[in-house]
Amino acid sequence: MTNFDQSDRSLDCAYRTQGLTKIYGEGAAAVHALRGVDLEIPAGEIVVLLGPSGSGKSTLLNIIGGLDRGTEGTVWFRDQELSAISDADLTRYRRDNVGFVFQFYNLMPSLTARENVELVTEIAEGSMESGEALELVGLHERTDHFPAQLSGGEQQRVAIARAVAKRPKVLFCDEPTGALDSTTGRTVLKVLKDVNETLGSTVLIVTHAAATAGMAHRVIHFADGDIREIEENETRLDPEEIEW
Ligand SMILES: Nc1ncnc2c1ncn2[C@@H]1O[C@H](COP(=O)(O)OP(=O)(O)OP(=O)(O)O)[C@@H](O)[C@H]1O
Repeated sequence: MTNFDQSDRSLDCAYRTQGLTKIYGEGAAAVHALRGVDLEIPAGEIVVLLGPSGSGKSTLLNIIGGLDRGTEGTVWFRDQELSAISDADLTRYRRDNVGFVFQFYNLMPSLTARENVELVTEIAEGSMESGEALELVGLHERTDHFPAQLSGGEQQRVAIARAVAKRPKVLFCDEPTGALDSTTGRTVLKVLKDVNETLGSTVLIVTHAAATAGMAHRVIHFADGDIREIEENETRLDPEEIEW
């Protein structure tokens, strides 16, 4: 597999939001989860989103990932205005462009690693073979194991293989190392870095593990429903060097 040319990575914008707000509930019970977020995420980057619990990180991820909609404001994915398209088109956007990785893997317990990945490869056009996806995450020797026969880190790598098998333009990861010890977590972060470099996917990671920021091209600090600061890392840490 040829590596994606990293010099291309900031040529275009993966996401742009303007005045993005999200209000859950109404009246006295209303929760302002996002308060007018203006954001640009260049394509091909690893972006880490940090911030206190309840600051709106998952809400933002869910909206730009097409799982939910904002209350006001605009959201663009490349030249497509996600905030203006129909539910059917939003589903199509998600299916064609986006992979998700969550804290608790969400694997089917009765299916092997390979079968879990095939859930995607059999329906998504242009996807890789399940074996290739499992090789990308270093699990080609454990393809016939069931989730219960795999460690937490291995299960997360199967979940990543499933998410990347369709070569998504964007990979969203919500607390991908949240259930893992630091050694296993580093292996998973290394896989995310490989996916970014090999497929050129933009990788967005929401995490409480602040040290993860060291491997990002860009770090977005979130607080109280809005961006507080954006840092660009001049030098990036290798996942093996990350301690938490
Ligand atoms: N479906 C919902 N209904 C009502 N309020 C919600 C809903 N989802 C989130 N919220 C509220 O919106 C705010 C932002 O939540 P969000 O999950 O985006 O924060 P977060 O930064 O991802 O937090 P954490 O780090 O704990 O996951 C919180 O006050 C939360 O309670």
